[in-house]
Amino acid sequence: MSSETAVRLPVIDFSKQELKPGSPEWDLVKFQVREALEEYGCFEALFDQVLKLRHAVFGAMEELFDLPLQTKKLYVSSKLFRGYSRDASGLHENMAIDDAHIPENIESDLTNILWPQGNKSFSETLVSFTQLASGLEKTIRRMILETFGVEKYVDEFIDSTNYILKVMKYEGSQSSKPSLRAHSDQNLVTLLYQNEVNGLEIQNKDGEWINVKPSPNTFFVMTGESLSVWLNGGLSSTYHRVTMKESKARYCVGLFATPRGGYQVKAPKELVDDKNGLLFKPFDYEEFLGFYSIHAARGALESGLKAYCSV
Ligand SMILES: O=C(O)CCC(=O)C(=O)O
Ligand SMILES: [Fe+2]
Repeated sequence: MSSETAVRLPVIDFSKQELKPGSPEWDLVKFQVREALEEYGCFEALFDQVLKLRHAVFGAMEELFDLPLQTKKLYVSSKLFRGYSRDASGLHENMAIDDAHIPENIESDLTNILWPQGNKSFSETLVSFTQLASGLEKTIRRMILETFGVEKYVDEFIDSTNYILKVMKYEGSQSSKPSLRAHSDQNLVTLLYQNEVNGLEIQNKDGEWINVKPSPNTFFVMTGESLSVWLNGGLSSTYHRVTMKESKARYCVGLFATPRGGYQVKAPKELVDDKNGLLFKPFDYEEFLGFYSIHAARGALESGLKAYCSV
């Protein structure tokens, strides 16, 4: 179905100071998270702390994408799906930074390449944003694991995370063709933070496309295929796409929590029993990306993680 539905996704409040593991507030929020993920595979996380960075984040992104194309192309990476890329139309471009939670990486891998004379405020903005967003991601992941009764794995799981920061620009356009084709994310958890221009759409269980309209103080949060595999089939990921409807450019910054290369993603034994056998073979995310890049380039996006590692 292609109809558009005006539904407000669940909005869950993470702004409260007293949100500490074990508190009554925490337990309330974690069940809201679980419920939203069961129903939609995503939700909006209210996080007022991000407001103080909003102006600087989108200022930095405009500064970056306004650089000449030949400068942006200097940002290359030996790793798949990192570095600078631009679609065939030139209307969508993005830059993905590996291990962005390590502050020196932003400075040395990105800023110093694009601005050899340095750009301190650019680095500081991206570092602060990544710290804030990765802290929120850890809270959300801890809550999810608690609702599955496997919280004892939280530290090991989080220590094996690579945080990829991706900054994206979509030129304004009123074409009905999606600017980013429908897909589900293959990583663990994705947090998106955008400017005032909407365009993200998610597909609900009935196949209807729902417009996502985040507020300036909310992150859009969704779970990906790797988390579903780790949970032995728990929490399906959400199919989503971007369709531009306005003439203004859309800027969006995403933090993609991804399993670190070398870490074997495997469901904990507590989630596997005689009734619920192991559904997926253990896999290494970076090895999977090699497979995915070939299939995704051919347009076979359904050949995702579950096709790769199903038992
Ligand atoms: O721009 C957006 O809101 C979505 C981006 C996205 O889905 C992705 O990069 O995987
Ligand atoms: Fe996505």
